[in-house]
Amino acid sequence: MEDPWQKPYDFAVSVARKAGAEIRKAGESEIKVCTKSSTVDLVTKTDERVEKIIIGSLKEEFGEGTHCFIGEESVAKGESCILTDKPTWIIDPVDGTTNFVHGFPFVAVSIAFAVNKQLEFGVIYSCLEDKMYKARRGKGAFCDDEPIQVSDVKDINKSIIISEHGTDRTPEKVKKIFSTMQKILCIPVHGLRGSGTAATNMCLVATGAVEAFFEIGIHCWDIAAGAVIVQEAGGILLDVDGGPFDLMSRRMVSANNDVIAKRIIKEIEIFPAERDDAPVQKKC
Ligand SMILES: Nc1ncnc2c1ncn2[C@@H]1O[C@H](CO)[C@@H](O)[C@H]1OP(=O)(O)O
Ligand SMILES: [Mg+2]
Repeated sequence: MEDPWQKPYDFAVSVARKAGAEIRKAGESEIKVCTKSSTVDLVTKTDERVEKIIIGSLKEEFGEGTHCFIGEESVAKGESCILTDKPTWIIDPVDGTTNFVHGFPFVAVSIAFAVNKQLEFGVIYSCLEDKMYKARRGKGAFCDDEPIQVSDVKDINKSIIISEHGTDRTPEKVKKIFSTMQKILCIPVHGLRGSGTAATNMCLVATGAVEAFFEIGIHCWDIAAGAVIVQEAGGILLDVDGGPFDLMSRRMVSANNDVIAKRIIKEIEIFPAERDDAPVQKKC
């Protein structure tokens, strides 16, 4: 039977590369910064322009009627963030906007594709490093066409764990985030890290550079492509309470195996985050 998703997959890789080149070029000139939900939730004209380029290219190739689009900047402007059974592209044009603004060298384009609410493939282009990560469901994960595999470490004392601080600086939330990090650090683990982009963090899990990445507050566009890449590299995804991973829940633990994941979960202090598909938004 003909493989219906090979063409969209290949196209996503070329669009991600094109978008990454735009981001690199934009980083050479002065970057005008605006804010979204808080004074530390940054957005630039590049985020908006690159999302338009990506969605425009995909619509031109695959038609507007049959495919749906969930993009970070489109949702910020009031578009739907409901995942339906239709073929749906989930896009973060610039993951790591704060890094981009500051010239911190980890910025990624993240493009995922879901059908019947199941993720079929994910493409992450770490554009400043020029590394292309990609995975299709059931077909393995790759970085620059080389197969990648999660680490085989099962001893938490021999692990590196990634998390981020997010953009919500409510003192109670920050306290919980730091308390969790303190507890994990003191297990002890070899180290705590954070690249500033969820997409890149998940690629680091997938290549075995770190054992796990967890966060509360991330959005579906930050992790959708990474979810396929981590799983296809042999890793697992769970909710921060140990239950099944839910793409729209804004909570996730991605890890090399369930021993590491469950050990981290024991230490996570959970705080509420409104779901991406909370009912205020309209349907696709
Ligand atoms: N409110 C939030 N809390 C936590 N992480 C968030 C967040 N909003 C965005 N992120 C994403 O999480 C990572 C850093 O915490 C980045 O990938 C960032 O994506 P962004 O750069 O596309 O905004
Ligand atoms: Mg993002």
